[in-house]
Amino acid sequence: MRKNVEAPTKSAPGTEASADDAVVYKMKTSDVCVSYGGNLALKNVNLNIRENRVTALIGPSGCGKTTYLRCLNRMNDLIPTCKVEGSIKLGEHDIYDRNVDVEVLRRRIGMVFQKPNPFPKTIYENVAYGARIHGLAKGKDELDAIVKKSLRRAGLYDEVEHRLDAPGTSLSGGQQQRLCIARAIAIEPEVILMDEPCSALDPIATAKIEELIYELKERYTIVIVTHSMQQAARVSDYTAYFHLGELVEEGETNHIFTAPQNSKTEAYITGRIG
Ligand SMILES: Nc1ncnc2c1ncn2[C@@H]1O[C@H](COP(=O)(O)OP(=O)(O)OP(=O)(O)O)[C@@H](O)[C@H]1O
Repeated sequence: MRKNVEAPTKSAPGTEASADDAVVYKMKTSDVCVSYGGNLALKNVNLNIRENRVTALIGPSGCGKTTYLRCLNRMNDLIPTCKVEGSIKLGEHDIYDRNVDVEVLRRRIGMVFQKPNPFPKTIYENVAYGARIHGLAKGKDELDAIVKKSLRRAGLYDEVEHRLDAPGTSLSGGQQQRLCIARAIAIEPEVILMDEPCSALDPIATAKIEELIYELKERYTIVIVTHSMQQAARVSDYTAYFHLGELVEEGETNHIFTAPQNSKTEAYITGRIG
């Protein structure tokens, strides 16, 4: 696919000093408005998602983070009252174009949810299932290799290699979340969306997932919704701050947390609003 290389659009003047000489945008969203049954939840959001980087979406409860995330792989299609307007592109292609096969799109843009949700199947099957239905393996050996590779990339293989036939639900919460990440990886997505992936986990399991996110960005573009500013600061390269359905500010995480340009962002990161 042709890559989209251009200078980053920074909302905040004075924050341009960047480690990235050339930024490659994996997804571009322009004038995105979303409403539920006529109630506006997102207003004219313009945000570009950088390839092989982690972008964190932060902001007070109800500001529209999850709504925005779910636009990126058309999960909002599943909500009958939800109307999405504007343009959302993966590479050069509008994902809301009527010719888009949503199943294929969700293979390219995978999702990990707040609560680990393994299928009621074995550990092996949880990972193999998607690869099999998408025809990614020619035979058992190839499928085994995909399962092994995905579990390794999700940092889980060593813990489960001798019990691949055990139910996915027999794992701890943190292991289940890594299993869900392995399941997402197995179908070779380009983008992984994570909706508060650590909110149900203890600090040790959270630390493992955060380390994993850091490693995964070498291969994947990651967008994460988090309520934890510490987590956003630890795992993300870019941060977008939402407030009452609007994107207030976005830029390099370091800049957003140390020199926010907008008073609302500053109030949020200093704990004055939340
Ligand atoms: N399925 C839905 N039906 C109707 N309104 C919804 C639905 N989902 C979200 N909303 C509304 O859209 C707005 C944005 O919600 P959203 O869940 O995207 O916010 P959020 O920033 O992710 O919140 P939180 O941090 O609490 O998860 C809120 O006013 C919410 O009530």
